[in-house]
Amino acid sequence: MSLNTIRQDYKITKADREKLNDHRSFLIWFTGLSGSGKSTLANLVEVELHKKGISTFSLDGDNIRQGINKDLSFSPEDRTENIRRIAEIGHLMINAGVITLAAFVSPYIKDRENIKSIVGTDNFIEIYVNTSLEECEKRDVKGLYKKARSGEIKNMTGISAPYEAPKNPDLEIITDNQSVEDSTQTVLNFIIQKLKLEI
Ligand SMILES: Nc1ncnc2c1ncn2[C@@H]1O[C@H](COP(=O)(O)OS(=O)(=O)O)[C@@H](OP(=O)(O)O)[C@H]1O
Ligand SMILES: Nc1ncnc2c1ncn2[C@@H]1O[C@H](COP(=O)(O)OP(=O)(O)O)[C@@H](O)[C@H]1O
Repeated sequence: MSLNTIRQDYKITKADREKLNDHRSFLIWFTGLSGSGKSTLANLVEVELHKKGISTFSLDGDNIRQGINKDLSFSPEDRTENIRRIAEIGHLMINAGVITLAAFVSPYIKDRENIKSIVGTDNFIEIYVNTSLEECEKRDVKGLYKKARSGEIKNMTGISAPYEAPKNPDLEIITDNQSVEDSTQTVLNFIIQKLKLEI
C-alpha cells in the first residue's frame, strides 16, 4: 500500500531515554510451545529487573490477543500478523527506553526474523524455551493439549500446527528437568551480562 506519509523525527531519542534510565533498552523475546514456560520466566525475570530499578514492560500472548490482536486467529497468516504487530509495539517500547519482555509461541522462523528487521538486530535477544511436547502436554497448564487431541481445538502448535525451533537462539533453556528458579537465574544472568546491566 502506498501512503503519502513522511516520517517525523523526534527531538528526544532512544539514546536520550536510555541515558535518563541509565540502561540500554532491548526486546527480549521468549519463543516456545504453549506451556513451555515463556510467561513464567518472562514474569519472574521482570520482577527481578524491576526490583533493581530497571524500567521494564511485559507483552504476553494471551493478553495481547484479548486486546489489540483480538481480531486474529491461529491460522499461519494471522500468526504472522500477530507477531508483526507485536514487533511494532516492541519497537515503540524500546524507543521509549524500556527493556521489553515478550512471550509468544511465535512458531515460524520467518516471522521471528521479521521481528529483527522491525526492531533492529542489535536491539533483539531471542530466548528459546525448549520444553519437549511431551512435557508441555504433561503440564497442560490450560487444558489446551487435551482439547487439541480430542479435535476440539484446531491448529494447536505442536499437535496440528508446526513449531519451527530456532537454529541459533541467543539463549536456549531446556526446562524439562530444571526448576523454575534455576531457569529464571540462567535467563537473568544472561540478560545482565548481555545488556551490561550494573545491578
Ligand atoms: N491453536 C493454538 N496454538 C497455540 N496456542 C494457542 C492456540 N489456541 C489458543 N492458544 C493460546 O494462545 C496463546 C498463544 O498465543 P500467541 O500469540 O503467543 O501465538 S502465536 O505466536 O501467534 O503463535 C497460548 O499461550 P501460551 O500457552 O502462553 O503459549 C495459548 O494459551
Ligand atoms: N524450568 C521451568 N521454567 C519455566 N516453567 C516451568 C519450569 N518447570 C516447570 N514449569 C512450569 O511450567 C508451566 C509453564 O507455563 P507457562 O509459563 O504459562 O508457559 P507458556 O507461557 O510457555 O505457555 C508453569 O506451570 C511452570 O510452573
